[in-house]
Amino acid sequence: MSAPVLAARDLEVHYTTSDGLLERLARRGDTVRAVDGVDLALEAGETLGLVGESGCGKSTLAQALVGLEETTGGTVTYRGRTLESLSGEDRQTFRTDVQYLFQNPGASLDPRLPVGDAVAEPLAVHDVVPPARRDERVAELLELVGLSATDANRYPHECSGGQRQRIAIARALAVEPSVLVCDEPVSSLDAGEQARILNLLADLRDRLELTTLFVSHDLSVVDHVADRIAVMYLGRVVERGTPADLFDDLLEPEHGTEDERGDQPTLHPYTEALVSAIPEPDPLWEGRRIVLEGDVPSPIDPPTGCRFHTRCHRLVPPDPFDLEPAEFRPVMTLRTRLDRVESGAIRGPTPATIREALGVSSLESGPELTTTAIRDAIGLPDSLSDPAAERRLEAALEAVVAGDVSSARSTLEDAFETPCESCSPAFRPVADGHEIACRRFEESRDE
Ligand SMILES: Nc1ncnc2c1ncn2[C@@H]1O[C@H](COP(=O)(O)OP(=O)(O)OP(=O)(O)O)[C@@H](O)[C@H]1O
Repeated sequence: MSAPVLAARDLEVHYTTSDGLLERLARRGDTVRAVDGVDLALEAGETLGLVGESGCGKSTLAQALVGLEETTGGTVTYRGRTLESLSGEDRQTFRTDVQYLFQNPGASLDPRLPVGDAVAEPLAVHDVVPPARRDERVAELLELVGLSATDANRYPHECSGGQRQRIAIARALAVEPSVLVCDEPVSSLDAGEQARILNLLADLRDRLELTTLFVSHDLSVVDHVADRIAVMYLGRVVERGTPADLFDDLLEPEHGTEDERGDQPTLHPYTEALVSAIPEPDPLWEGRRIVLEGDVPSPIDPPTGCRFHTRCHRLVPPDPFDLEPAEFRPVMTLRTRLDRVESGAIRGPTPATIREALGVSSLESGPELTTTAIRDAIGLPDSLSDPAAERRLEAALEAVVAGDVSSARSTLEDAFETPCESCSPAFRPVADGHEIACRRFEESRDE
């Protein structure tokens, strides 16, 4: 089997945020773990979709794969060779063979250059066709992307967003690449333009037999174009599979609701939440939308173990207790919110900051903070089903009411440590070509 066209192995891209030169020299500042240990392969001829929420590291990963972003760990290979080892002619081949289509097409176009000159530029830089044939080739390229030869005389500001993206595509194709990396190519366009550009890209991919990495925050867009999908969360890939692997379990009506199936879908819980959020055209669909707890944590201080554990609705409960995931989730939510009180994300602890962090409104619960008010705000049951767990929880809640957040945190931390926070899940195949990095599907490896 031939090597993947592009591959990342244990890839890291960490940024150091520092305001001034002195800080930079002293290497002070926070480390943003934008990409933090990613393995991914783009095989010849395929379209690989890379999805995840804004800020999860998709663009950084895509740019590192094409050599536009400096890596801080791991390797990137192009047809089996690391990018650093490419030099001379090989480096030149890589630079033309792999083209990058940016999110904002306007930004990559010089406003002073007419469209024809913009498309001719890469032809001249890489000496792709002799000067005498350049105008003819520019006209061909413009027609290839659905523009006309006469558009060569227009300026970028005279073109619509969709037309500018077509010009950017023509520029990328000018050097006859075999790999196209499309980074959110339609996110800045209106719905009609989005569909037209997506169709154009799919058509060009088929006609020119392009290998494509398609980056998008929109799972339904990726579903339409990709042969395989990689789902990214907070700097890591958590699931890889085909669109059918990701969508059929949850969206196909014949599979029934989760209750009817009596089991859980074979998906990473994060993917499950993303899929459940896709507007469903079938009015008979009875699946439930999963609303995740809180926001995406900061890549400066990502959660330990599985990065998704602070928001996961399928957390593995701690061993000593006999708890259902659904009743354990709010216990973890309480822990996460108390952590925020102490970590300074919300300044505190004062009675007001404790209330704010826990979401306890004094209008609804009265001026006195009570354990019942906290249970209501967090969604904790009146009593956990395991009496031993309930005793520990109640002790922590009483400490919060007494204003002793620190003691409440350590009680909760001691009693309710989930394996999801202590172990980083490795990928485990759940079907042919379908892999998930989640504690529920694997033997964990310790961090
Ligand atoms: N040059 C930089 N310096 C510091 N942090 C950065 C830099 N570039 C990106 N980041 C941070 O790295 C993280 C990942 O950013 P990235 O743009 O790769 O995410 P994304 O998934 O592509 O999001 P979006 O779709 O919004 O572009 C974010 O937290 C972002 O703020």
